[in-house]
Amino acid sequence: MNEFVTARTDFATAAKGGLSPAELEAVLRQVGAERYHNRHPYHHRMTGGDLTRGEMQAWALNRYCYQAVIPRKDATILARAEDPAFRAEWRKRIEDHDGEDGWSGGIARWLHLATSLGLDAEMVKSERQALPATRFAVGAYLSFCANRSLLEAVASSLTELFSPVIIGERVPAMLAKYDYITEDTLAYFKKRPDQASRDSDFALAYVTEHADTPERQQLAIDALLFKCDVLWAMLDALQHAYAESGKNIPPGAFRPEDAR
Ligand SMILES: O=C(O)c1cc(C(=O)O)c2c(n1)C(=O)C(=O)c1cc(C(=O)O)[nH]c1-2
Repeated sequence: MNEFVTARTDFATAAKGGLSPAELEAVLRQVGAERYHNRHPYHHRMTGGDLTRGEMQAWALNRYCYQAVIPRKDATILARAEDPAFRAEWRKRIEDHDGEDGWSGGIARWLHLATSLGLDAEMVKSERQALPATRFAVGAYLSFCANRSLLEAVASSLTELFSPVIIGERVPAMLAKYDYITEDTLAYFKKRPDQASRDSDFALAYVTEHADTPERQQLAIDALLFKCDVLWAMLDALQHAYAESGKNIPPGAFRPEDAR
């Protein structure tokens, strides 16, 4: 199974007649095992205690762009879904991020994480100092969910199957290895594993039910590969710009104190 997924060959069509739901789930989980951003060197440097404070700030600032686009992409998905029961379930995601008034949900908690690291809230919210590649990656995710089929858009959210794993690696390491990080800084992550499990259970059931031909199964697998690339590209961009004392920081992007 390994080489099929890694090589991006047509896995589902190669299995003549397609995959059973359990086999499709196994391939999707394998994509995560091979491609999720917990395998990225920037994540390993974070959990190893090796990021400078400036690199930690750059991560929070750039990840804000991702957090901010999530409810917009979920609203795009909502607008395209014809089934009221689907919409009733999917809209919970928007509520999670926006809260009741826009600033009492996940986006506000991410902003708190960023400001706890010493960043200015307005600067973070403006997204002006994010890396070019962050903006492109986040924009690609939004366009993907607007332009591809509903099945592909739902399948692209399935990285959430793996987010409890990375959160479980990240949070204890951040608390242990960086003296300026506290439980309060990381409050964002308290609610996420439960929310992500609820969301990914629903999305996985949808995908295994609706990916009912080999071609549709392959589209679902490719959507998840695409999304792993989005997350990977965001960490690649951070690594390129901020490792080695910020040698490759693009013009106009955030310049930490320790990389001046
Ligand atoms: O901490 C992480 O590494 C991580 C990863 C992901 C993901 O895998 O896409 C999400 C989140 N966090 C997250 O907090 C979140 O709200 C979220 C929504 C989605 C999505 O695609 O709809 N992914 C993620």
